[in-house]
Amino acid sequence: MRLPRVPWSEVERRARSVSGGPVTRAGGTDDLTVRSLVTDSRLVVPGSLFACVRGATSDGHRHAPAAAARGAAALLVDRPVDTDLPVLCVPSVRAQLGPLGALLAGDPARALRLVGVTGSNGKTTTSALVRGVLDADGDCTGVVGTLGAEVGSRSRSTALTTPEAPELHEVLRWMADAGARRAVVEASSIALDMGRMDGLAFEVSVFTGFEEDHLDHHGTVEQYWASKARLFEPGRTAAGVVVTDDPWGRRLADQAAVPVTRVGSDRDADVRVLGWRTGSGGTEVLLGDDTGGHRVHSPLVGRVHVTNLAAAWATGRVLGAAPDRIAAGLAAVAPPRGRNTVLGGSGRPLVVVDYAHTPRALAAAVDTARDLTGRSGRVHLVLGARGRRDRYKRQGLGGSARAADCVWLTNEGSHGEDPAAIRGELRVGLFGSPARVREVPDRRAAITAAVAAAGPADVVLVVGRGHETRLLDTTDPRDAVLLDDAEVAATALATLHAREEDLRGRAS
Ligand SMILES: CC(=O)N[C@H]1[C@@H](OP(=O)(O)OP(=O)(O)OC[C@H]2O[C@@H](n3ccc(=O)[nH]c3=O)[C@H](O)[C@@H]2O)O[C@H](CO)[C@@H](O)[C@@H]1O[C@H](C)C(=O)N[C@@H](C)C(=O)N[C@H](CCC(=O)O)C(=O)O
Ligand SMILES: Nc1ncnc2c1ncn2[C@@H]1O[C@H](COP(=O)(O)OP(=O)(O)OP(=O)(O)O)[C@@H](O)[C@H]1O
Repeated sequence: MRLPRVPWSEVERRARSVSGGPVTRAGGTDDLTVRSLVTDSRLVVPGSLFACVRGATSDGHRHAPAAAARGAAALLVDRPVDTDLPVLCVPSVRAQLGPLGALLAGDPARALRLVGVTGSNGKTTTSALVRGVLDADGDCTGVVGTLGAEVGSRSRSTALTTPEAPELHEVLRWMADAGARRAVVEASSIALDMGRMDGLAFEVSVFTGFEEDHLDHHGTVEQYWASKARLFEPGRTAAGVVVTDDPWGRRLADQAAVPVTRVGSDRDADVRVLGWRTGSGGTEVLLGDDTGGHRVHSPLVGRVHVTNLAAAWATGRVLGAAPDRIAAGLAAVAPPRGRNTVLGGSGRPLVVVDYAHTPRALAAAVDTARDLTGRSGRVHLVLGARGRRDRYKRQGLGGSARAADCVWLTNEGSHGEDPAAIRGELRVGLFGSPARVREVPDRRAAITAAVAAAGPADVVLVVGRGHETRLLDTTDPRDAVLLDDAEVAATALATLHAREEDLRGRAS
């Protein structure tokens, strides 16, 4: 993807147009051009404009020499630096990342109709569903979120669920160049809080539901909720689709200053869930809206997807898609990687690999696993918790685990914390529970042991980071081991099958 070369004078003009204070330019002739906005000196390429961002652990200004050594053409700063490079000094570098990121990516958002998706759980799934609906309605649609970015059959990795603004605009440029006319953007609360999406205008924004999360960053539940509510401010979005099955959603729908389509089981919902059922073959939802009743099928497994499907339906309707196109789109969306991935069966235990990492999501996942046993088998839960994050959730996760029959406590990447202490905090929530608790620190061994211990009617539920369990048991990122839980589970099932075949062979 070739990014445009932008004249230095144009960069200065855009910076002045959005700056709330003085902008000073030093150096740089009128024929100077720059061709990408980069916030990490280690990613600078010749011709880049390096943005010196002050962060919580480092200050980009200190990395200006490294950026210059890698061929940066100019610097964007908000305090003086000693350099021979052309410099643009603004009141806040972070505030310029969106406007200048857009400029240096050729303002791709001007060519795309945007949908934003936020919520404590369900962002990735609902984003995939909305994309499926819009693709089925004939509009090539890109999606960017925790799983990276996709458009058509192409994909690319991204650094964060919602990338920093320069990367986000480059991803939107990549989508537009690939023929996309729409894009679905997962909007994390942290990204909204840090302004990564400032300057983007969304046709519709979706709120999937709320449960306290990321309090390490936001401090309080109110602050966390307020960051998500920012996505629904006029000027940032034209319309909202809000799941109102929880009080935080109802509060958002009540206070939003843009038109809101309410979704859920409430009698006053605009898109109302009239009934549903879910099982290993997928989920069926009966919805009622102003066009009547609609039966929607999806391969997604689990009751949590009922409102995700209803929200995606509502989003399609707000954007003018016909009911039959929406239903076809929803039926075609496979579970995103690591979310309710179902393996096994046919005489072997079912294994469900899921990304549940909050107490409410885990409770729902265990409930779904119980349903999948046909209420006759046992639920084995493989559970860990990531180190250095959201310690307050661990007791709650242990509490949700009480509904399982056997809990296999394991590591999910301690990031320098004591793994045994993490498992101990999970165990607190399990105190007094009838569930049998086993500790198997090695994650691969824990998944394998749970599959080996499971009977043919049992379900093994493996939760955590789904497709990307990063086992970082030191503070050095180079020591991280990336584990795909589904791959480990598939190997364990194959071993089980081979052993059964061997036993059958000996018995005959
Ligand atoms: C809390 C948070 O979001 N932190 C982000 C923030 O880090 P920071 O402010 O500490 O930055 P820093 O490390 O001090 O570095 C300051 C600047 O110096 C630059 N730098 C640093 C080192 C160097 O050698 N050269 C260099 O230029 C950095 O690129 C940065 O621009 O800026 C960094 C650079 O852009 C991000 O990588 C970092 O995300 C960290 C890795 C992170 O884990 N973020 C998570 C919490 C996050 O954003 N998660 C959300 C939600 C996910 C969910 O819903 O589950 C997401 O959207 O992914
Ligand atoms: N609407 C929902 N309500 C509660 N739990 C949900 C919902 N949708 C999905 N889940 C559960 O939460 C897990 C994570 O869902 P998903 O990855 O779609 O959203 P997310 O956590 O918001 O995305 P991410 O954090 O990756 O950006 C799923 O694997 C499922 O167990």
